[in-house]
Amino acid sequence: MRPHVLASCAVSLDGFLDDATPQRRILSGPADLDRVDQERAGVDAILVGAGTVRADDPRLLVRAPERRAARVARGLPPSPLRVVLTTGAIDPSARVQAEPGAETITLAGSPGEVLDALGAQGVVRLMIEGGAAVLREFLTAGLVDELQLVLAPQLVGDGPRFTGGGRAPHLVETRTIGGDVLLRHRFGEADDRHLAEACLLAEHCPPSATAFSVGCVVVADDGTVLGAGWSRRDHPLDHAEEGVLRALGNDPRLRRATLYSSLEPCGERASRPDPCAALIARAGIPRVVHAWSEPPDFVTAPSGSAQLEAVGVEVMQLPRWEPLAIRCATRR
Ligand SMILES: NC(=O)C1=CN([C@@H]2O[C@H](COP(=O)(O)OP(=O)(O)OC[C@H]3O[C@@H](n4cnc5c(N)ncnc54)[C@H](OP(=O)(O)O)[C@@H]3O)[C@@H](O)[C@H]2O)C=CC1
Ligand SMILES: Nc1c(N[C@@H]2O[C@H](COP(=O)(O)O)[C@@H](O)[C@H]2O)[nH]c(=O)[nH]c1=O
Repeated sequence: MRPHVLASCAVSLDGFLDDATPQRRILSGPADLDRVDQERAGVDAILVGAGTVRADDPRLLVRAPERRAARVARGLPPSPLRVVLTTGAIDPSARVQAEPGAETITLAGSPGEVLDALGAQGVVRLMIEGGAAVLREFLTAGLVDELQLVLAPQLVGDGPRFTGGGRAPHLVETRTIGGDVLLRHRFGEADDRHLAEACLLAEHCPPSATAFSVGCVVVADDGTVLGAGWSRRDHPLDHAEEGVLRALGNDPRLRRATLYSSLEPCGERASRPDPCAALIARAGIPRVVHAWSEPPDFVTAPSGSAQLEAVGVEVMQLPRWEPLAIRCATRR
């Protein structure tokens, strides 16, 4: 299965990824660089083109010791796999090769072949950090799921430009980070965009030994996101769907909405009277899309989908997102 692809870059107000000098130009402020570090800590591999290695000589490691320790506690290496695209070889003295802290591999091939190769190695979440040619290549091939583009308050005048192509971007979020502005966009069909977002929300769940970590997004028929959340956000026993539906109350738009959940809604609860399938049916939601069928870990015969279908709710599983749902559910 191909990984979920996050492309990340910072651009100046005039659209440049760097200036025209040989020195590396840092565009993001310290708060945004810390956010990028957090994103790095959440992925399995970081990919750049050899041009970025030659120009910037990056290390591509997770910087914060507490983030490295958290990865090790989850059974992961302290920093993600470093992947350099090149048709040749990288200089052995380049920091991405010479500095310890993560394994480094080189790859060549079309974007699809590169993603297939990484998927076969168990990479579920990939972060592409540039540069200009590689971002353009993956965007144009329609193989980027999420783009995090940071606008930095600098005017550079000349240098490599951020350019794209291919599928239409859909705005998910804008966030001010220090003096920078993060624009988060997703690509692809609405079901894929919202379900991938729900899967990633599961990473926010407080850990639990007796319940799954799940993310949920509820979307109106006009595309408006009505609510989003994750397990145990508001209460230690809350399922993701339960918290989101409680916050939405009797919103009439629910009767034409789709509920996206990283995990099949439950059909049985030990700790609460109503399973999520009953809550969804009672809210009048006509459509559910999920990534991962509930395994029989906590109940003997998961039946949420069957219960929903029995009352006329359309239930659809998108298997493409199952590895992402599982990967994000097991983050501690
Ligand atoms: N502001 C930001 O967030 C960022 C800015 N940058 C900037 O971007 C610039 C670098 O961009 P650019 O020069 O376009 O270089 P890239 O980093 O995009 O690398 C391009 C090189 O990658 C290799 N390559 C690309 N695609 C493939 C493929 N499919 N298979 C095999 N090899 C491949 C080739 O290397 P080879 O020639 O060895 O075969 C190619 O020359 C720098 O100025 C850097 O500072 C970079 C990252 C982030
Ligand atoms: N200049 C720039 C970025 N550049 C990216 O960060 C890499 C440097 O990483 P490292 O040396 O390992 O910490 C660099 O090679 C490129 O991929 N990123 C950003 O978020 N904002 C910026 O302004």
